[in-house]
Amino acid sequence: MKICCIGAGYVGGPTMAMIAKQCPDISVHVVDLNQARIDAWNSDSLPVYEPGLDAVVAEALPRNLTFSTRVDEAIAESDMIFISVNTPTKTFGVGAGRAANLEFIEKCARQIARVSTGHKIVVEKSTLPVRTAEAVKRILSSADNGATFDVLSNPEFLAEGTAVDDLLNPDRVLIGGESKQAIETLVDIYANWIPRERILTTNLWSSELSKLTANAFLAQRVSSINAISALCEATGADVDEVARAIGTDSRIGPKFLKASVGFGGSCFQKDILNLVYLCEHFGLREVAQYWEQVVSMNDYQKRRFSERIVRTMFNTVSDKKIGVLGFAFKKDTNDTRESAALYVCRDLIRERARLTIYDPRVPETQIRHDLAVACSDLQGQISDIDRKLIENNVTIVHDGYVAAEDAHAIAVLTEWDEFRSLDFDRVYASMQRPAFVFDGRNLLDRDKLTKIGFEIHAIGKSSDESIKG
Ligand SMILES: NC(=O)C1=CN([C@@H]2O[C@H](COP(=O)(O)OP(=O)(O)OC[C@H]3O[C@@H](n4cnc5c(N)ncnc54)[C@H](O)[C@@H]3O)[C@@H](O)[C@H]2O)C=CC1
Ligand SMILES: O=C(O)[C@H]1O[C@H](OP(=O)(O)OP(=O)(O)OC[C@H]2O[C@@H](n3ccc(=O)[nH]c3=O)[C@H](O)[C@@H]2O)[C@H](O)[C@@H](O)[C@@H]1O
Repeated sequence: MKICCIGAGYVGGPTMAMIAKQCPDISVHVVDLNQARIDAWNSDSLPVYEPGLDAVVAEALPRNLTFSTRVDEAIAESDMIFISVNTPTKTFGVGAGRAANLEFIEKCARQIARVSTGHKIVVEKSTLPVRTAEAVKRILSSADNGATFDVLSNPEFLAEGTAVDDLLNPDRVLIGGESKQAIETLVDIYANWIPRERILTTNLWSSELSKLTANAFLAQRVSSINAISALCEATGADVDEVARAIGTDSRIGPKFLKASVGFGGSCFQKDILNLVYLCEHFGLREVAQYWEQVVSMNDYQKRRFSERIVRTMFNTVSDKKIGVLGFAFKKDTNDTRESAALYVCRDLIRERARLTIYDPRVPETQIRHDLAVACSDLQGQISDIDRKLIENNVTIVHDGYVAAEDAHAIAVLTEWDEFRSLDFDRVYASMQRPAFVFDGRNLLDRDKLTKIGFEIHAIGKSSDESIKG
């Protein structure tokens, strides 16, 4: 059997590498328009940082896994074609800022229709608005060379940083479709390593909607605990204690209750906004408002954090040095899309702070590019002032100690393990006084740092300043 996947990104690459690893008899061809990305997949330095991924790719490449830009060829040769291209939020036209931009999906469907002969199974791997398969089917049915198609929805639930484990041992695999035979073909692939009872099959629309719903529920939990973190700071309750107290209720459960500077990543916000747009489209105004609040709460949480930094540091951070620890949207990934760090840094830059940023996996070019985008409007325009501030007031360093040196404050924005094991006596000795720490991840040992002499402000933990405030 031959399969191909259009899109060699954070999902297409790892997912296909895992299928190739687990199914040596299936030939897997991953294609992308982005030559640099394909070159990286074929090199020792993969474009996606994921613990354990190197070994998975190395085992399958070149045995039965190929990365190339030969999209037409891969489609023509395959029995099954996964579409795993990006589906970002639209930035223009109708639905701008909410609806999913389905341009890339539609282009793939048209290309598949143009190139295919015989019968193919087309699998939606990208996260899509419910009923997208209808459009995909219509486009495919316009194929004029006799090709026929079945369309399946097989959304991906992996989380970055744990992608290999998630793919190896998923809670479930979801497959939606109309043709029993097509569904069985895909079930058989996953059944090579996943117990059949964990492979759920549904109709197309349930599958498409379940993906958006799962992300909405997950993000809602983060926004819920973050909302409570604000109340904790005002009242003297401790958000970690509250999370533990409620999480031991088996109906609530302990996962996804870690208060933070805000959720990030390429999908939570995009998928909820997409859900909101769909609800509005179907006239469900109250439902739309309900889910939109999850995103508003997240924006509030990010803003609240940078405002707390400014307020605590005597209402000005102008010309003060702030060491920023972490830029990725969570630990164990090099992905910065929608990272809370982007927005906190942007706010601090605009307050004229001098930032020294360290992230173990995100390169300088990426950080500078992201900051420019975070300071730009929807049309991609950045003001001269913002550009100059990024140029002159932001330094990227390669070590947490250098980031903290001579700083008035440090801000932990990603929960990388290595930040926890910094020698904080050394950090303290190198900083200005008072030495502020703003822990956006509740990562550091508060008591230990306080004993050293730091003034620590953590999410959902009151400090004298905030209780009085
Ligand atoms: N990043 C994640 O952890 C997860 C993402 N998803 C969903 O999976 C989809 C893909 O996400 P990512 O892999 O993160 O995106 P990505 O942006 O990392 O990768 C998408 C790739 O598709 C390529 N592409 C776009 N149009 C193409 C075309 N016509 N022909 C060939 N290549 C084309 C792009 O060049 C890019 O390399 C999205 O819908 C996302 O919502 C789902 C679960 C997890
Ligand atoms: O569709 C997607 O893209 C994926 O989105 C999330 O995965 P991911 O965004 O990679 O990472 P998460 O672990 O879900 O974290 C998302 C954000 O929430 C934050 N978070 C998470 C959990 C928590 O308790 N607190 C918290 O602040 C993280 O720091 C991160 O910024 C989902 O967990 C995946 O199931 C889904 O496939």
